[in-house]
Amino acid sequence: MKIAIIGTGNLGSSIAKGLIKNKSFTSLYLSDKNTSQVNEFVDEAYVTITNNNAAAVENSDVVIFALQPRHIEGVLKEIQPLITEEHVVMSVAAGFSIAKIEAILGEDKHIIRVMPNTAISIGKSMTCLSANLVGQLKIELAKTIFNQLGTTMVIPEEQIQAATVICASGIAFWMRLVRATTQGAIQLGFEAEEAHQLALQTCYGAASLLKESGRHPEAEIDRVTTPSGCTIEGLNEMEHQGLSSSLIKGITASFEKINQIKNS
Ligand SMILES: NC(=O)c1ccc[n+]([C@@H]2O[C@H](COP(=O)([O-])OP(=O)(O)OC[C@H]3O[C@@H](n4cnc5c(N)ncnc54)[C@H](OP(=O)(O)O)[C@@H]3O)[C@@H](O)[C@H]2O)c1
Ligand code: PRO
Repeated sequence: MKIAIIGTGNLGSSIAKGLIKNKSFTSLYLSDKNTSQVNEFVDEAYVTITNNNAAAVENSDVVIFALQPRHIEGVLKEIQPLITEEHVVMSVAAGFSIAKIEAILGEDKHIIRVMPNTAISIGKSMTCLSANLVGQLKIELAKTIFNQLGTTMVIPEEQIQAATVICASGIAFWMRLVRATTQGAIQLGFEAEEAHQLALQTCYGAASLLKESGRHPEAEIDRVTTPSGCTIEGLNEMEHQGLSSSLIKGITASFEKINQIKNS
């Protein structure tokens, strides 16, 4: 598989890291105006680091556009003459619809919107995929690539904005919860490093337990909350202070914002 990533910033470099770790390509072009986030891969076999988007497209079958919404339109217009019916065009740009990509490249091109999160760098992304009509012929190929870098779910494009909030932004929401737990642990007397380790492993254990057992979170919570104990005391206080409500409100605010980006 000959893959190019156009835009090697936060997400593009994370995808590159994941792909290189897996060696899941025959060639990998990493193209950006400023390649500082991927220069560490300069000596990797079959990896080319370049400022030349056109060369990256011409030498690849799968082209992943990891550009900010304000840049993607210009770059797509620039490379449009080079995109053939053999290419699979993937875009991670939040709020940039398949219709907008088709308007530039044509409906006859394989187009897939991909929404991963930065855990793709360590093969643990939740990645949602939506394709145009022609792109559906290549959805198995997309699943093959991104299943090596975590877990995938194919969804209708109408849900990709919501998936962006839950999975792509969501990783930041979870990290803030880990940090807040660490702050609590420091207040209870742990050194900062210890506090971080305690919060992190507990969070990892919670996610792993739910994933491996398949049980509902409330069923697992019931196994922790001793009657009249400290857990239910803490949980109820968190709910009085609006924990669940605050998360839901944050998610819906994020969703409103992404819909503004989409319509801008
Ligand atoms: N970050 C995430 O966790 C995440 C998750 C899911 C989806 N996304 C989406 O992924 C996209 C990229 O996000 P990001 O956080 O990775 O942004 P970013 O760090 O700004 O990366 C974008 C990269 O593209 C480069 N670039 C700009 N114009 C270019 C051009 N003409 N040719 C080649 N490269 C060019 C930028 O260079 P300069 O900095 O020099 O302009 C930058 O290095 C966004 O659309 C975002 O919505 C991000
Ligand atoms: N980063 C992009 C943003 O914050 C999209 C999800 C993750 O807008």
